[in-house]
Amino acid sequence: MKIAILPGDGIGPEIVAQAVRVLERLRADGLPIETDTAPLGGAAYDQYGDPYPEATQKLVRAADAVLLGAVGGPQYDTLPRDMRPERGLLRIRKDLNLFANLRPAVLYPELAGASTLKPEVVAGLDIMIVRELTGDIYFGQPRGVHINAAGEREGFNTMRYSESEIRRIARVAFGIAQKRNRRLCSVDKANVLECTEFWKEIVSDEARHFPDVELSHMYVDNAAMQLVRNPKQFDVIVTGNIFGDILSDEASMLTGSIGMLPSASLDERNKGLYEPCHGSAPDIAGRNVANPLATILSLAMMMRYTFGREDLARRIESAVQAVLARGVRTADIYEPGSDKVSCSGMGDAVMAAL
Ligand SMILES: NC(=O)C1=CN([C@@H]2O[C@H](COP(=O)(O)OP(=O)(O)OC[C@H]3O[C@@H](n4cnc5c(N)ncnc54)[C@H](O)[C@@H]3O)[C@@H](O)[C@H]2O)C=CC1
Ligand SMILES: CC(C)CC(=O)C(=O)O
Ligand SMILES: [Mg+2]
Repeated sequence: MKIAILPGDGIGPEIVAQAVRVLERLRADGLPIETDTAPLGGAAYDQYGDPYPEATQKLVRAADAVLLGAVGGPQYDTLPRDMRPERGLLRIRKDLNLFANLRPAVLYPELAGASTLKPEVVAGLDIMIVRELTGDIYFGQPRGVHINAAGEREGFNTMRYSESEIRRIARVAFGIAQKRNRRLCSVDKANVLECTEFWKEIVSDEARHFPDVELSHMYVDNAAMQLVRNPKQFDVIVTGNIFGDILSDEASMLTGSIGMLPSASLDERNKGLYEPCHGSAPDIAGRNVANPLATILSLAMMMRYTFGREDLARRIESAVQAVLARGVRTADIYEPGSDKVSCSGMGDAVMAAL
């Protein structure tokens, strides 16, 4: 199990350090884990003048799986775009062909009180958001800022999906729906955007190969509303890169905190990059207060999807559940009466539960 560790920026190194403790525990139990660390994002720019330098490229291409913290920070926001930390993340996703981003929004019952919705609305919540990750407006050309015909500056990006890109993410989503409750909702903006009307057409066509899955369609604005009105109507959601980015941050709050949402970004053969859905949280970086559970749960997803070790995934998830059941909480999920701990304190609790 060759695992590349990319701590990244902001809270990245703090949360990844707690997940690495879990990995070390698994190695001590006899798992053949080899790890190596490299910079990505701002840390890589600082060291190499490139947010995705060659040393990191070499390491992640040779690895079976990658564990990432997060990238970015305000100190990098004035750099040329190609030098920015976020561009490093987009490049690694493209380089490794990580087109399928799985973002499970699962409510641990112990956190029902931390959800922004009423406990009865979220009890038992378990949604899988399947976000396409290497296309859409994040990658479409042309892009930039230019002087338009009227002599005014104008910014533009291009929403673009090829048929094969839509088909492959649709197949992943239908496959996941088959293993769950056989319901798939495709989210688009087909009433306005040609690109997403095409998306809808192709997803509908792929449905022919999955007759046991009930496919529905919803406009993204309605989906955003339905997620906070009645989220349990959804089982698996499939959508493009930008809608998936936004809807998954929204869904995270149903589970108590963005600090609870893990993710897997997979290629065709389940080589994967695993990272929490949140960013580098510069507002709390360096204070040892971030919630490391999304990163630890991302490690569970790595065991499940890349290494096929459902047993180890469940072991990690059970440890997290046990810690929550004991009332241990970082600041973001704190409720009066619970036991408030730091980022490393949460790591201690998970290690004890493991
Ligand atoms: N995958 C990645 O590496 C991502 C990177 N970013 C980058 O991160 C930087 C900050 O972006 P923001 O928009 O502020 O989003 P963010 O997700 O970093 O933070 C949003 C809010 O959630 C809180 N938060 C995030 N993770 C948390 C955790 N584990 N525990 C407790 N609280 C947590 C933060 O303190 C902040 O108040 C930017 O440079 C952005 O581009 C943003 C999203 C994803
Ligand atoms: C390139 C990123 C910062 C995108 C993002 O917000 C995410 O993947 O969640
Ligand atoms: Mg995001």
